[in-house]
Parts: sequence; C-alpha cells; structure tokens
Amino acid sequence: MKLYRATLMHTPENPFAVPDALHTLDDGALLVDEGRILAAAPYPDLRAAHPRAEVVDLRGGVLLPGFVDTHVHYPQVRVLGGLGMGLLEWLDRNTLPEEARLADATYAGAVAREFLSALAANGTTTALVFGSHYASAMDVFFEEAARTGLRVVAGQVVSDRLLRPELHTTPERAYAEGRALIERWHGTGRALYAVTPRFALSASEGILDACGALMGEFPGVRFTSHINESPREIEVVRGLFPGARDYLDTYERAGLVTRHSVLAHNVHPTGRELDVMAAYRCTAAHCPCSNSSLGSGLFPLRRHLQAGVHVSLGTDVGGGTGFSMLKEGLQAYFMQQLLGEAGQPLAPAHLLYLATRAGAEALDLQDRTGDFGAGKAFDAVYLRPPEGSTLATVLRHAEGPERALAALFTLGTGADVAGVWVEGDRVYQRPATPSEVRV
Ligand SMILES: O=c1[nH]c(=O)c2nc[nH]c2[nH]1
Ligand SMILES: [Zn+2]
Repeated sequence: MKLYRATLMHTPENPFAVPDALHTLDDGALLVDEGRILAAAPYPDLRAAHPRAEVVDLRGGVLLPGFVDTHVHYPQVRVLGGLGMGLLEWLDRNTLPEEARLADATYAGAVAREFLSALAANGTTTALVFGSHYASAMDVFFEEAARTGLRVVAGQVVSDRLLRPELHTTPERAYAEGRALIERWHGTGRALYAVTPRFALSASEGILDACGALMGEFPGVRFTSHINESPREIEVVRGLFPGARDYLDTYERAGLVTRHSVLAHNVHPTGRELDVMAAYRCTAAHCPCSNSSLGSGLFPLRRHLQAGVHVSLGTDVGGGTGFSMLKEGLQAYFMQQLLGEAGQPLAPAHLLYLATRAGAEALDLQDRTGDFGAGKAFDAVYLRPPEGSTLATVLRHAEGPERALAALFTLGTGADVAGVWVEGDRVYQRPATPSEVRV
C-alpha cells in the first residue's frame, strides 16, 4: 500500500453541467493498492489511518489524473511541423508519403517507440490512436504499447480510394485483417481496438460496410474517424456520397455512429449532425492546435454543448503541433475567446476536465480512469516545474488552486512532467538534473 502525497486536482464531475466540479487538496494524498485508488483525502487523515503505508512524497508540484488524448496519429510523429498547408495538400505532400513507409515493420517499430515515448513524456496515460494502414505495423504498435504500459485504444486505418495506391485496401481485406487484429489485441492487457476508416473521402460504401460488420460482431470495440474538418473536404465528400444527407450520414448508414464512436474535428457540423451525435451519445474530439495549424476553422464548442454532444480533446499529431494536452487545453481556450459572442467561456476546471475525464468518458473508460475517485486506476501525471522556471514562480505566488491550474495550462510544457503512472506502474520519469531531488 502506498500514499502519494501531493497537491491534488481533478474533475470527477463535468464542469459544463455542475458548479464546483474542480476538486483540489492542497496537502492531499492518494491511498493506492495494487494500482487502484482506495481513497483521496487530506494527507494527515490518510497518514493517521494508514501509519504503515509507504509515503511517496510529491510535494512541490501538482498531481493530476493522467491525460487522455482522444485523437493522435501514430505514423505521423516524424512529420510534425508541416506548416503552410490546408488539410488535403498537407495529406498529399507531408503525411501520406511517410505513412507509406510503415509498410516496413522495422521502420514502423522505430516510429511506434518514438510515438509512445512522446505520449508518456507528456503525461498522456490513455490515447485513442489512429493507426497505420498496414496490419503488420499495428501488430508492432500493440507490442510496443504493451511494453510501455500505456492504455491505448487503436486500430488499423482503412481506405480504398483517393490516397496513394499503396495505402489502399479492399473491403474484404479490411474486414479480414481487422478481425484478426481484434482477436489478437482487443482486451489484451491495457489495449482495446478501434475500427478506423480514415475518412469518408477515402472510403467507399463497401469499406464502411465492412467496418460496420466488424462493429456489429465485436460489440466492445470502439470506432473512430474524421468528420467535417475542412470546407473543401466536406465538398468532396458531398460529391462522393450524393445520397447522403450530410457527412455524418456516410458513417451513420453503415452503423458506425454509436456510444463508442469518437469523431475527430467536426468544425463545420450541421444542426442535424449535432442532434444525431447527441442521440447516439458519441463524441466529437476537438483538436484545436490542428485546426489552427491547418486553418480548418474555429470549433463551435457552444453549439456542441447546447445540442448535448459530448466533447473531448485530441492533439491530432501530426496535423497538430505536438503531444502536450496542456497546450491543447490552452489553444481550446484561445479559440473560444476568438469566437467572441459565439464562444464558450472556459475556466481552468473545463480545461482539466476536457484533458482528462472527458476523454475517459469518450472511450467509455470513466469507471477505470480520468479522475482520482476511489476504485479508479492510479493513472496520474506529476507536474513539477524546474526551479527557476517562470511556471515555478507563478505557482509559488498563485492565489488559490484555480489560478495554479490556469498557470499550468498557460505555461506548462513537457519539461514540467516529472513522473507518470498507469495503474500504479511508473511509465515515465523525468531524467534528474543535478539540482533536483528525484521523486
Ligand atoms: O487531421 C487530419 N489528419 C489526418 O491524417 C487525416 N486523414 C484524413 N483526414 C485527416 N485529418
Ligand atoms: Zn487526425
């Protein structure tokens, strides 16, 4: 049994729905046994009740639930930084040539290791990962993910048109390879499988039906894809599916919109699409850095919330700008500010919720991770800025927990991540500098 002593912050409830959803304990502790949280309470109380528990002293920083990134592409880590292009040009010139290189499983293994270590080093403990077009690259990915201990929900990406020929498959092959991968990896260790057509633009009705068949046969499997990202993309999809009511309908008619569906972007939704997403209780994964970088548009968060659509956050590496969910939270805040009257004001509690618990809910993992409630896994990120940094100064002078949390989102980076745990296993520890006490 261990006691993790720290300043604790988490959002066990949804701050868009209830006031005072941010729970904080200044000198708090988590009682953890075999990777599970038994209690969160003031340190002196837990210490008195459990005098023999080993204490892990994390004072001097803040312990948050591990981040949940609900949209991030494993094959794109090496092509981050492709600035100056809109979505379709960026795919053609920057991204798809790299994705084709993952046909080589040795290359894919190296990319998977780079990708997974970047997730952990940024405090992400659970990720919905857009995979590779190659089944061999997915086997390598799941093997490497199991080695790191991270929670991943991931799947082979399937497409059968309008990309590069070497990235195309057929409905029959997509079904057969998907089935074999699900049988091998879904529910193995901390991994789950997500059926993943790239987007309606690169998917025929036949391949979407093959995805629907997999979803029907394996009810626990998740679904993810892209939707309504850029105006030009939406126009092309309209031309490709003349019978569809809108972009969502291309997925809906194949049975792909469910409680277990996470649709990335949705920057330009219609009212009908929002109503249908709310009715199915599926999620829109908002990727603000990607939307800014690719010039996709300003995400209408308020319209989503008013329609009752669940929203989570994603980094969208490599359309995004890196693995930091802190940066993503800050960018989400900026974009709502820029929307003026149409924007949704975001407080620090909203940013924390979007980066943690909202993602767990999107993946239907809210009973396992996303906050520090009793019974949850000890999935956590310890943020401790280096001495002398601006963030350390601001935290020392912060007037209350909300201001401290706002400072973490405003100034925090990967350099402030000092330790990360999944189910009590340490998956990342910042290399010690001479002036620093090891935690
Ligand atoms: O942001 C995005 N990244 C991608 O890789 C992609 N593929 C289709 N649509 C996409 N959008
Ligand atoms: Zn994406």
